[in-house]
Amino acid sequence: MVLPTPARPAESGRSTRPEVSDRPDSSAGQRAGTGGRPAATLAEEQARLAAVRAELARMLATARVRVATGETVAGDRYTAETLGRMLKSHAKELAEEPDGPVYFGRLWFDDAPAAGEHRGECYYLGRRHVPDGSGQPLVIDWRAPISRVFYRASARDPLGLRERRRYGWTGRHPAELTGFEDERLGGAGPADQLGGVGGTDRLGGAGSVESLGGVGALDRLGGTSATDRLGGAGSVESPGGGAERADDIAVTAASRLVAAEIERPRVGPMRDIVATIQPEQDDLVRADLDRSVCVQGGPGTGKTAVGLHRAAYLLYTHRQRLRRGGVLVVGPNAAFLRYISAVLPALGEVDVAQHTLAELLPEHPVSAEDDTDTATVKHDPRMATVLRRALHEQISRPTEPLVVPDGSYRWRLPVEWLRRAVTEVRAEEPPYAIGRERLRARIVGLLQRRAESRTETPAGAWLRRMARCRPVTAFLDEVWPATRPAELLARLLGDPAVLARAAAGLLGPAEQSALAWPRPPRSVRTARWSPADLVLLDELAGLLDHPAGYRHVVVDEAQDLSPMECRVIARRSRHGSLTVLGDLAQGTTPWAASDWRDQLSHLGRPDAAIVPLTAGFRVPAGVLKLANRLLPGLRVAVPETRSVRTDGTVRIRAAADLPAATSAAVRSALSQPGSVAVVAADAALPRLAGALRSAGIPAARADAADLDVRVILLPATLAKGLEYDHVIVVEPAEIVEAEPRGRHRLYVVLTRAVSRLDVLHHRALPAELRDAAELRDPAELRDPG
Ligand SMILES: Nc1ncnc2c1ncn2[C@@H]1O[C@H](COP(=O)(O)OP(=O)(O)OP(=O)(O)O)[C@@H](O)[C@H]1O
Repeated sequence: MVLPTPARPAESGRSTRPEVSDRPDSSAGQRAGTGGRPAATLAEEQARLAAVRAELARMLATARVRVATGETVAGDRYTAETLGRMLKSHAKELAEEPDGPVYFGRLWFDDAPAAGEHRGECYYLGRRHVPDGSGQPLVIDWRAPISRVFYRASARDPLGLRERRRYGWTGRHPAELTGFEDERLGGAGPADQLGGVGGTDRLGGAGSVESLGGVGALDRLGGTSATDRLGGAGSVESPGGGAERADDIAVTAASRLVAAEIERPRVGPMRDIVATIQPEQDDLVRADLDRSVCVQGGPGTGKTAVGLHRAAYLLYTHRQRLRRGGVLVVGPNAAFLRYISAVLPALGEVDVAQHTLAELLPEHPVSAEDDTDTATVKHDPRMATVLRRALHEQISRPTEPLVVPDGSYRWRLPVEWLRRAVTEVRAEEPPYAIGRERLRARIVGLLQRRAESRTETPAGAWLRRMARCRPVTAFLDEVWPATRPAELLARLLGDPAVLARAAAGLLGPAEQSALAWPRPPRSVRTARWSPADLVLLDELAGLLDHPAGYRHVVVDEAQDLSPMECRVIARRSRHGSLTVLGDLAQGTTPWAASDWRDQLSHLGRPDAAIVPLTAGFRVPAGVLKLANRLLPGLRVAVPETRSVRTDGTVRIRAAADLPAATSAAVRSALSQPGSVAVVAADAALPRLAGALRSAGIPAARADAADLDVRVILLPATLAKGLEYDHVIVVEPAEIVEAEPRGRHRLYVVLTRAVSRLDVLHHRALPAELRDAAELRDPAELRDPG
């Protein structure tokens, strides 16, 4: 096939033009099909796909040659390694590419002035830019400015678009293009936009669309149109441009492919959502690099997805500015990080640091545990002042002159000069370790003044000698002693008098005694540190010197961070911006936030915009309805999540023998596609694991699991952020009782289900769920809304 002639390089989106010149932007275009007509039929599309794949294969061959030569031609070892790594990862990306769904959508602009410089143009959008042999783009990166139109255009505001096309692919390898779906946005009148010549007919005609993600997903839509299914409550934006309700969930419900993608079964790690990003999500993803935002979103509203896509977007758009500093993603635990770890590489971004907060802290073995009272004091923001005072108590007022022998001279600095030097350095408020060096420099400056009055101007070697001479160092050790975080914290926790001075007027006697070590260690080397101590050590390290920071930090489950943990993040984003993701209703730590403004202050971004997301993409309406019963008792002011899905089932079942009932429920769950999780209070899990083992059902723990195992045994405390097609919650009362914020935990646990939720109980259900009698087995309800 002859590829359509690329269009003249049009230009737009100048204000957001990517900094990297070899990246595509809106200038990357393609004339609307051969002879000015874009591919219309499936056969034409498939022929074009074959040509794009051939181009990809050619790029891969070139990249392979470069990998072979690049490592040997580079000048020094560092350059060779960097270049080699880059080329290898590029070659690897490309190697995966020809087989994959190389694009997900197409923009066809109107041949009218409203389309501006894109008049009549046609662009294919994918995960990565694909140029042809002459450098003209065949596929444009989803992050390029022009791609925004794909996510934003609507019948009410077509943004110059004539038609938006979405492609359906099989989930197999190689992915086959099975069909497409069109939405007429401009040009034609509203009557054309639904059905008619629009996508519905073509889909029907071709009869070949499966889904964006997996085979058969569209089957679930049956004869009902996607609009009906997603917009059951009449609240979904209609492609015909019908009047919207004020509180519309702006889901692009016109698309069966979008619906299928949202409702597809979940197996394996989290996937990207580039084909189906919703407008309100897109706003967040493309927010300016310098803008910090806080996203308050209920379960499954796409907060994590938005955060990861924002990281990928920022890296693409500001690659130069992010070269130093980079992007950090902070998640709640290792299982969560493993779950999300594939998303950014799939988007071509391999250089994003992904860590738990604990991984950012100083490396000390954790060998002690605090009781809740002690941990609560240690996580309190007043500790920042206590630690600062304890540190600054080290600095003392000079009491005698400093005398420095220098050959036949003895330089004498009067005590007033020394005091002034200390006062001036303190007034500059530098980090402690830097302050010590600044004081040293001032002392040397004073010595130089003395020397210059008697001899000629001293040389550099003399200045260096003075800076390191014994009397100057002894003076510093006396007045501004060098210290280490562990030494200082050990002194604070081990000596009630030191603690009393640092905590005076801040912590009461009970709080001080909660902090103090009952049996102080003999030396700092034998001190046993708790997880909260490491947060304090990080605070002290940050008072001594600024840690290396990131240009942008994405913090997930941020509602769970203590004020002192927020400061860990604040220190690492001092010169950057934040994407703060969380849900106050899912706060389960003793210090969980109840107000975003306070949390943002601790994070160092008090003025960040707080943006709600309320459309739920994970949890079916029936499951959310059950979980939302818990919301009023959680005592946080957050909007209810409203599901964009109406599939799914909820069953509540009483059982005398819970382990046996669990095995039976798992067996039945395995008859359906997708992942299965058994979630219970942590202490109850071993018994359930034993039951599954006896029943011969293979299952793995979430924290040890390889993500391909179908049945996961999930302690309730590890459920956060994860999702499974079928969730079996065992004994909710026990989950509630297991911890002070057990109701919040239950809310988290119930909202992990993508399609089906079983609640098994022997004891009475928590009051809020008790009258959910309509859901009780055998009345298994579909769409219990
Ligand atoms: N626009 C979208 N299109 C398709 N799927 C989406 C979209 N937005 C989110 N999802 C999917 O919905 C699920 C939930 O998303 P995500 O985990 O990001 O939500 P969350 O708000 O972080 O949830 P939680 O607070 O429960 O952890 C994921 O499988 C995600 O891929």
